[in-house]
Amino acid sequence: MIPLSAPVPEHDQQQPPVPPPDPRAALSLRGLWKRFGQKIAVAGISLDVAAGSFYGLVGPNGAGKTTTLSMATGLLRPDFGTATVLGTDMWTDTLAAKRLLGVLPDGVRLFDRLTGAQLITYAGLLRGLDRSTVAERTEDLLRAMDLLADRDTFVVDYSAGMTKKVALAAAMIHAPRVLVLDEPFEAVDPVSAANIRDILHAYVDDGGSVVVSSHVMDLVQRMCSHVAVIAGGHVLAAGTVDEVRGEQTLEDRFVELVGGRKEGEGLAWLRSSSASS
Ligand SMILES: Nc1ncnc2c1ncn2[C@@H]1O[C@H](COP(=O)(O)OP(=O)(O)OP(=O)(O)O)[C@@H](O)[C@H]1O
Repeated sequence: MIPLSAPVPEHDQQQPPVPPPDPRAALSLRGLWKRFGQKIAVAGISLDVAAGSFYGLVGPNGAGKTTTLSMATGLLRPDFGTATVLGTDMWTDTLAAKRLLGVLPDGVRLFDRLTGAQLITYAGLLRGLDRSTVAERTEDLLRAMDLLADRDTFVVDYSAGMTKKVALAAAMIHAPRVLVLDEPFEAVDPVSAANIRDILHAYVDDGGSVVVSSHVMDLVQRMCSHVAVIAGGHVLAAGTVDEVRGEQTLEDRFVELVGGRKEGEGLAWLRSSSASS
């Protein structure tokens, strides 16, 4: 159980106090912490995702993106801190908060002995929709994700990109107010990715809010209204995409903020391998 006024962890006592969550924000994170053994994966992350925004979360491998999104969506209990969805606390009013959310988690474990159509149908029924609505929306989603031809194929036999798309469809069937998508375009072909982007833009235009994590800076720059750069479990920069990138591309700004480019010789033995074998 997370205390309502989350205590400040010892490591964070020099930090200024965090303001209360924003009840109007699609997602309001305050002082989220998570430690796995000796590893501090998330070190006091606070972020507001304004309702109606298309928000990108970027950061290097191991930055803490998935851990943050898991705590924000009720999949992983924080050590400290709070997460609210449109003013509803994820960890004290979990069911109500989850009703507002559609989630595509990283490394999804799906019921893959169901067909694509069955999996989406199952998600809709689980969300309490009636059968005719579920049937109608399942058809719409299969068509939108270009999965109609494979509707009766078992998900276990889907490719990585098809699996991502069917999981995305399952996350959207109850028309949630907020979509949180961990790497939604990973392994998805360019045509399907463009279709999914259109769907997400239309969803935002109609008042929905989207949070996506991605490693593809160009995509985030073109697609998102806002972005947060995370590294080492901290937020390095957050704001509109234009505020964060300034005069640079988002990719250049990202590299500048995060560092880690390796200069010099690199793997010299690899370049000389043809000579020694
Ligand atoms: N269940 C776990 N047990 C131990 N360590 C974990 C666990 N989950 C995450 N970590 C560690 O926490 C840190 C943050 O991981 P996380 O998956 O949140 O990063 P990420 O930003 O999503 O990375 P990527 O871009 O590579 O997916 C990493 O150092 C990772 O090894």
